[in-house]
Amino acid sequence: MRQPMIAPSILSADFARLAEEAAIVAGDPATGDAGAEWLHVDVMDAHFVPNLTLGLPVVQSLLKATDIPLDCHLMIEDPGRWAPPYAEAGAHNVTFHAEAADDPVAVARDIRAAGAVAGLAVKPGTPIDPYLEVLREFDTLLVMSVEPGFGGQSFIADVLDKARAVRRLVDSGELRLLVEIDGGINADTIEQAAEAGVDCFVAGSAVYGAHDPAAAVRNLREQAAAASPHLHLHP
Ligand SMILES: O=C(CO)[C@@H](O)[C@H](O)COP(=O)(O)O
Ligand SMILES: [Fe+2]
Repeated sequence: MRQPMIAPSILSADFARLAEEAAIVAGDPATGDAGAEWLHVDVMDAHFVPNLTLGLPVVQSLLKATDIPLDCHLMIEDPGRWAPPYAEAGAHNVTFHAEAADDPVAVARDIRAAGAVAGLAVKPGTPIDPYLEVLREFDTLLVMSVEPGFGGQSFIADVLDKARAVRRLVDSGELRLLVEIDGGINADTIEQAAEAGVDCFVAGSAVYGAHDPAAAVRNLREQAAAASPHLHLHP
């Protein structure tokens, strides 16, 4: 039985108040609100993508400021050099782009050896078939449903074929990983992603642009669970 996971992206949060923005989606044990499963951190280097966000020092500070596992999405060149330090710092999940890596397996092994979960991200136009063998070395596949670089873009539904293909391989036992989707996820799009077999839903503007981000997390999770017979709110 799978549970839908929600990973709010702090790209849409207020960068001057990151600790507070993390706390807003962290849940509240007093009310029984479990909060977001992961906090998605978009690292952009202005080379792999035409935007610049934050890097390792901010991630190190966030790790001290929140208990939510950090899901670091590295949109950077040369992940072999820059990804392992995020794992060493204590990030839960370090995801880098297939298009940026000469040897994705070596990078995944370094990330895992440093104690983190290794994720492979693919842009909307990148086919998944050439990476199916490589995915044995990964814990998550991040299917991008917008061109990487900016929040608030429209969902590209065509990428769901990749999620469906990998879901089938996971369900048949040929692969063992979580399927994550990133870009344009909101109340209008999360159900089709859930139906396609996605486990983890990144949502930036739909969470931090909402009047009540914590409620947005709860609502998205409930929508995902209702849309797929394979997703349940409780284990
Ligand atoms: O990696 C990225 C963009 O490159 C994403 O994580 C976005 O930050 C998601 O934002 P929304 O599309 O949900 O607003
Ligand atoms: Fe992202």
